[in-house]
Amino acid sequence: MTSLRGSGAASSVSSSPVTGTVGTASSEPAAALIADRLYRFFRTGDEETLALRGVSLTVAPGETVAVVGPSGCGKSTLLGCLAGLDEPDGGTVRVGGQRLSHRPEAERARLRARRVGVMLQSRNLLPHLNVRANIELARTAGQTGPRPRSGERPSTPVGAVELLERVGLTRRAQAYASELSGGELARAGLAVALANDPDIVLADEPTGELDGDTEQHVLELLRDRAGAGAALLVVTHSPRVVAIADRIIHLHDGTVAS
Ligand SMILES: Nc1ncnc2c1ncn2[C@@H]1O[C@H](COP(=O)(O)OP(=O)(O)OP(=O)(O)O)[C@@H](O)[C@H]1O
Repeated sequence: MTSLRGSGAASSVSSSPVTGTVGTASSEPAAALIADRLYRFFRTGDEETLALRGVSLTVAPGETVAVVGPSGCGKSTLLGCLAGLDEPDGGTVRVGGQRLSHRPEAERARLRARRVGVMLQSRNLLPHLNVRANIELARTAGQTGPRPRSGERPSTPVGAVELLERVGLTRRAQAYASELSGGELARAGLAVALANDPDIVLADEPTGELDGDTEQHVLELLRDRAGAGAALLVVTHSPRVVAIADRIIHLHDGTVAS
C-alpha cells in the first residue's frame, strides 16, 4: 500500500499522536478540523475496497470547504471519519486541537456532541422524537460537561424555538421524521446539526433533494454559521453549494486530487 499525501494542507501541522494535541506553524491560524493521512478499508466477502487512501485536509475557523468527486470516491466515508461516526483504519482526525479518532465510541460521541454539528444524507433525526425534541436533545447533549477548551465558542447557543423559526419549521415542531417532506427533513436535520452551536459543521449533501428556494435557505443558514466562526465542510454535487465555498477539495478514488 502506498501512503499518499492528500491535499498537502496538513503539511503545516505538527502533531502528537500520543497526546492528541496539535500545534501549527506560528504564522498559520489554528485549524478547527484536521485530517492527517486517513485510510479506510472495507471488506465485503472476498472484495476489499480502499475507500480512503491517505487523505489529509484542514479547515480553518470561519472557512467553508466543499468536497466534490464522483460517486464512490469516498466522500461519505471521509465525512463519517471526520465526524467520529466511523473510525479510520489509519491516520488521525482532530477537532479544535483534540484527537477525535482512535478513541472509544462514547468519547467520540461526547466530543462530537460538544463541538461538531453533523448533517447526514440519511438525515439525523431520531424517529421516535418530534422535531423540537430532536433539537432539544442535540442542545442538551452539547451542553453536558465542560467544553474541551474554554473561551472558543463563536457565539451563544440558539434556542430550539429560534432554530425552528430559522429553518422555517415552527409549524412542524411537533411532527416526526416520518411525517416530514424531503425538504422539511433536510431543514430539520440542519436545525439538529446547528443545535449544539458547533465549532465545526459537517454536512453530507445538505441540499440534495431540495428545490431552489429551500436550497438557498439552507445555504444561508450554513453561511451564517460560518460567519459566526464555524468551520464548514460540505460534501456536495451542487454547483450552488460549491459557489459559496472558500475552497474546493476534489476527491478521486479515495485521494485528494491535486
Ligand atoms: N460499509 C461499507 N462496506 C463496504 N464498502 C463500503 C462501505 N461504505 C462505503 N463502501 C465503499 O467505499 C467506497 C466509497 O464509498 P462512499 O460512500 O464514501 O462514496 P461517495 O463518494 O460518498 O459516493 P456517493 O457520491 O455515491 O454518495 C465505495 O466503493 C463504496 O462501495
